[in-house]
Amino acid sequence: MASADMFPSADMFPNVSFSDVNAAAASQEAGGGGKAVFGLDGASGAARLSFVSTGADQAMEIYLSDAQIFKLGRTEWLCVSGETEAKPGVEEKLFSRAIKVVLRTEDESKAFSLAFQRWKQLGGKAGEPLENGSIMLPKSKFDTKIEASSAQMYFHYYGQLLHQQNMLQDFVRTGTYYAAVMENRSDFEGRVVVDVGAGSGILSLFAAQAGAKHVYAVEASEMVEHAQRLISGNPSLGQRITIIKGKVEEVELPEKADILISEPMGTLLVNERMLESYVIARDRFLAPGGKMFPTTGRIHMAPFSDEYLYVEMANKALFWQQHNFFGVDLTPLHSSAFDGYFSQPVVDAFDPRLLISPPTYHTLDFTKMKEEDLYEMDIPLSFVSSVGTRVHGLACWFDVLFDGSTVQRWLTTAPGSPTTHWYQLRCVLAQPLYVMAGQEITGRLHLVAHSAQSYTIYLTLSAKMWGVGAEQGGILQTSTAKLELKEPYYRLSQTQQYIPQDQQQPLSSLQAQGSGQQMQDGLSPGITVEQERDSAAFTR
Ligand SMILES: C[S@@+](CC[C@H](N)C(=O)[O-])C[C@H]1O[C@@H](n2cnc3c(N)ncnc32)[C@H](O)[C@@H]1O
Repeated sequence: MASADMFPSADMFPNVSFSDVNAAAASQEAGGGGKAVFGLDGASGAARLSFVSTGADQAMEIYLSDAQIFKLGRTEWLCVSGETEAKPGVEEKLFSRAIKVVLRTEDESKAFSLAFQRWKQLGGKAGEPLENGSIMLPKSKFDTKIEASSAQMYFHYYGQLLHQQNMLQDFVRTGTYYAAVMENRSDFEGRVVVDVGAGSGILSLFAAQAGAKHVYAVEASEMVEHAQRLISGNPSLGQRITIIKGKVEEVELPEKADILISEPMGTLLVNERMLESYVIARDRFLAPGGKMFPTTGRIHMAPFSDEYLYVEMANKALFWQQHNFFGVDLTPLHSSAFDGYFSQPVVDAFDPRLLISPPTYHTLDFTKMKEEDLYEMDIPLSFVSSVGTRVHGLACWFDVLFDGSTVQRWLTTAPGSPTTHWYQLRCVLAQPLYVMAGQEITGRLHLVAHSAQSYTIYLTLSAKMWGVGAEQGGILQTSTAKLELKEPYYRLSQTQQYIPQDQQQPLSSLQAQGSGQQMQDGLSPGITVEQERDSAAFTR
């Protein structure tokens, strides 16, 4: 796991006066009072020094790789950088920029000069060659944890309007966000808002509709260009929205926020690992006592019995039981194929009557939790079966709470509730358990984050001793599974027909029917044809 101290956080000098010496020669108005911030450029990783005026109406920056600092007085410095400017049809031209900085005290002045030297050494231009090799750029928290190839695919996906549309068209999702914001106007009116992972900018526009003073919409993908156009096309709202391209782990904002709004939820709540970015944004941008929309999230879990699903999955591997496939015996690969199918969590909308016990849940408090809490979660499980049946695995879904000052609103993805594009998730056991009504089922769900922006799921379910001797608490039977959350089986083309436990056919007769599929064709309620088609490619 990455340590929290592996990369530098930005150095800030909150009370400086600064002026652009070149511009000041032409106009006395250049410059002002504000803050100076040393940090890394989100796109190139190059170290830079940014100046932002108190009213955020002026900003200047210089890159430190080719900058120098000269002492003018006790608390006065001159920062000079050489820069290049490329104009269409004109050769690159070099010019220098000089910014005069005045600190408040001698101590601050010394700290400023030390920070300048430190960041100059840390940064440099991305990939700039040195005599003894290439500069090792300090990575942001995001880049340290996440493989570059995964991040590239991820932001490419979200850079496409069709995928933003898919989310916008999930009426349960978008409608609940809209209601949560509008019902809690007092949390937005006159407030500074940060939209964490703004995508198309829809939540920023909702916040502006609710009267936000200013919204900073931070988005790392190329979607920012579309978002900018959407915001410009809604000028009465857009004039209070600033779009900032970059990762929330890397960008600097000119002021603290009163409230964060975001939609960072993936399959099983945690897929995509964007909740970590949401928590980092809280620590970087939210003023003390500020609000978060959503505020908390819960992962719900219950054991289920679904003979049809089990047989469908087991039958997928039957192909590898052929002894004579064009003269080749495929059976040596059967058990690997079987394990492969059962390592895929199943994403679909199932009937809640397949659950055999009331669910339990695990709460994530976005306002208090540490980012590191999301690296690994070990959730103990304990249920009592309400029927005698075969347990085929663990069903999971999530909800999030918008804890507004006026109204508390939940967005749920529960089975039986109007379907969302997240559907529900089921971890299927290759070896089902047999339980009697009243028998206790225990176990654990262990989620371990990995660098491809997802999780490995380790599931253990055990049937406890039942009837005579139950008080000894022994385990009768245990089944385990290892699943990859990043590679789910999207089982969405059919809505499942519910068949009561006592009418389900025994396994042997299902196997005799080949695929064992007895599903009705049709769409999940609340989901459009488009979403059904797109869902196969959906990575959420
Ligand atoms: C689930 S989408 C939500 C988009 C939009 N807020 C909405 O509700 O329709 C998440 C967005 O966050 C962006 N994102 C994810 N991680 C990010 C990060 N670390 N920094 C900035 N943007 C990020 C993605 O590119 C994507 O557009």
